[in-house]
Amino acid sequence: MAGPDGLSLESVRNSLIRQEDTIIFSLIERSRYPICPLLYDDKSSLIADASGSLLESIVKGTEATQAKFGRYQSPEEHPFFPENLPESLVPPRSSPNVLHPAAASININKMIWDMYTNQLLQLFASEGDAEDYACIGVCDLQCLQALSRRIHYGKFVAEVKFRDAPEDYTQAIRAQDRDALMKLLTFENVEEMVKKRVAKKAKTFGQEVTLSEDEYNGKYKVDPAIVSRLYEEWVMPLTKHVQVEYLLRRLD
Ligand SMILES: O=C(O)C(=O)C[C@]1(C(=O)O)C=C[C@@H](O)C=C1
Repeated sequence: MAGPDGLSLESVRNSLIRQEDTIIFSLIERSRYPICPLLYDDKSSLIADASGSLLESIVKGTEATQAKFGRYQSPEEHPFFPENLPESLVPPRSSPNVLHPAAASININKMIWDMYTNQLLQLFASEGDAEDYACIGVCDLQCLQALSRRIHYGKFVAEVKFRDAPEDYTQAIRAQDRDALMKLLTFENVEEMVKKRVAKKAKTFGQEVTLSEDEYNGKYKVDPAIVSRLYEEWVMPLTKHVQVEYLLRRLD
């Protein structure tokens, strides 16, 4: 049932479903380019005097601009480089925060960055180099932000689950029992549906649209099996990790 703030299991699941579209489209965009290893190389000399990789510079610069315009005032958004971000120039949000204040201390973007740059990219981008560094870096930024938003949305999912069954969760939280929390919040049937749905969306969004009536039998822009695997091995486990971290602090 929805609380007075409109939060319900149905509403948070609908948001996760909508976010699948953003993730899949951003993967499709990134898959147009080769991996381009120089972008991720900490020691590349692509920009003089910069510390870290070119992607790091692109993300830091973009986050600084977005922070000024209030992006990180939203509890759904998490910066990859929270250190030294400028203050927001826009007034604070008036909407009440539905999450427990401890939510603000949870940011697993380092894990997401490592997973994306060291494992995911290699699965859906081809080997090779290109000089469109800015375009490719912006595609990476979009993938990273979409994945981060989805994974950290676990905080909202966990809040709803806690409100729906406070006694069950309170016991496990008081015992700080991660395994019990993981068991309580896991729905294997939902996970199966998610995997099937994202593969179907990758097929639908990733085909070449023509005016022919024939059934599509060409290549998809990103492999649907890889999108499904991305969800099974990384997106859902990390969303559950965020849920556990949030619940462990829910009674602080
Ligand atoms: O839908 C839920 O109940 C969630 O917690 C989200 C989610 C997911 O990441 O998609 C994670 C854990 C559940 O086992 C099922 C799905």
